[in-house]
Formats: sequence, structure tokens, C-alpha cells
Amino acid sequence: MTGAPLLQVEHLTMRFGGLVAINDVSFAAQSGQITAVIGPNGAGKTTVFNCLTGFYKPTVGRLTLTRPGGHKALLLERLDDFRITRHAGVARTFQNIRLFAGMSVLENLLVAQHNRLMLASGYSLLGLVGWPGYGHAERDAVEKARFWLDRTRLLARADEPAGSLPYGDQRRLEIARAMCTDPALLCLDEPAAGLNPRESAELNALLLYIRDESKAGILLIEHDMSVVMGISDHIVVLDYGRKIAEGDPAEIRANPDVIRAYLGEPEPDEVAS
Ligand SMILES: Nc1ncnc2c1ncn2[C@@H]1O[C@H](COP(=O)(O)OP(=O)(O)OP(=O)(O)O)[C@@H](O)[C@H]1O
Repeated sequence: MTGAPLLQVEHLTMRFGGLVAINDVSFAAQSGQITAVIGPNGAGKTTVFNCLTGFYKPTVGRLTLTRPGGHKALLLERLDDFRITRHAGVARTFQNIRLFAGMSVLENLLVAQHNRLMLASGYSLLGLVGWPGYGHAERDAVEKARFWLDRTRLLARADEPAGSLPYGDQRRLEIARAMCTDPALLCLDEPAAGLNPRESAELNALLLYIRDESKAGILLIEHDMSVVMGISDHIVVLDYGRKIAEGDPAEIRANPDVIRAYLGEPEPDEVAS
């Protein structure tokens, strides 16, 4: 791997009063790779995401994002959440689904591209006078939305209210919405929560497609080990706010500290298989 990593987290610490939610955590995530952040409940995983996406300002630490292609490195801890999405290209999904339930599936994906459309419209004025650039931008936005609806198998439901979709479809729609912003870094907070085994397997295929085709870096918080061990290139393990291990899936599965804190001993039939 040459050049700076896509994301470099250095000495991240987040305190809430006397509680240290993240304690001096450092790791890196690369473009075109899936990096999982795992650990027991309350280990600090979502707090890492909240620091990366500007929801919290870290107490200490540096979060450097370097988009591929010669872009300038950006220090995320100094940007507000709007700029983190727009300039740094960081998109996220949430543990609890946050779609616009009353809008159609397609409209949810167009709203995600609102910034680009507003820019093309000259913040409304050029759009109002019928500047052709706005029409092109609008067509591109619809095309991009349809592309990701197709990839997430939601094209047939484009006109249905997002809130009426089954749970697994809403989870995929959230990912489609994030992808419509062309992220350099896609942060997914428990995307497999509540999915059945077939849907989890489909999610794996979708995330591998995103990794390989869009070249975005994926940062994944997940408790479903069939997803984490099946698709991660690199795994970071947190426990009580500290990093206790990092490595590839085989290394993490065999790490005694991780087994003690989180994974537990494998069942005898798992060892045999
Ligand atoms: N805004 C906040 N104010 C106070 N404490 C907080 C806040 N946000 C998180 N915490 C605390 O920080 C710690 C880490 O929480 P966090 O949600 O990051 O854990 P997690 O690893 O994502 O857990 P889970 O797997 O259950 O989602 C917990 O003790 C939590 O109660």
C-alpha cells in the first residue's frame, strides 16, 4: 500500500464528563477495503463514528482523511458535519434507520444529492430560469439513484413510501442513499442488525460490490460475525474504549484477548469445521 491511508485515526479520546468512552485509539482504514470496528456493547464503536462524522468533537486526537487522487488531507475534527459530508466525502448510516418515511424511495435518494443539485441550480436562481446545466444535473441525479436502486434490488419499489418497505429493504435503501453522495468513506453502523441469514448474505455481496467497484473505503460496525469475518479486510477491536487488537479475520478469531472480551470460545463443531 503506497501513500497516505484514506483515514488515519490518531490518539482519539472522547470523554463525557468523567466517562472515557474512547481512550487513545489509533488505527487506519484504506480505500477499497472493508475495515470493521467490533467489540462488546458500550465499547465505544458508535462514538468513533460520531467523532468521524462531526456529531461529537473529540476531546483529543487527530482524524485525517486523504481522498485518493491527490486531494489535500483534511482534518475531520476541525470540520463541521456539513463539510465532512460535502468536502471530505464521508457518508454514514445509523444503527436506527433514519429515512424520510413519508417520501418515496426515489425521493430519498434525490434528497441525498441535494447539495449537488443546489450547486447546479446556482442556489435556485439558475434553476428557476431554466439553465440547461440544472436539467443535466437533475437527470444525472435520477440516473445515479436508479443505478443504486438497481444494485440494492429496490428499483421496482422506487415510487413507494420509504416507510412502507420491509425492514431489510429499508436497510439497503439507507446504503443506497449514502452511495448517492459518492462517498470516499462509507461508515455503516450495524447494517446487518435485524436481518435474517439470507438478507445478511445479500448484504455481504452488496458491500463487496461497493468495495470493489466504487473503491470507497468502508468502515463497518457490526455484531454479526458472519458479516464481519466474511467480508472484512481488517478488523479493529475495542473494549471499554481501548483498542485491544487489530488484524485480519483469522488473526482476530485466534486472538486470546478478543476471545476473552468479546467472541467467546468457539463451539466444538465450529472448531472442527
Ligand atoms: N452523549 C453521550 N453522553 C454520555 N455518555 C455517552 C454518550 N455517548 C456515548 N456514551 C457512552 O460512551 C460509551 C460508549 O458508547 P457507544 O455507543 O460508543 O458504544 P458502542 O460500542 O457503539 O455500543 P453498542 O454496541 O451497544 O452500540 C458508553 O458507556 C455510552 O454510554
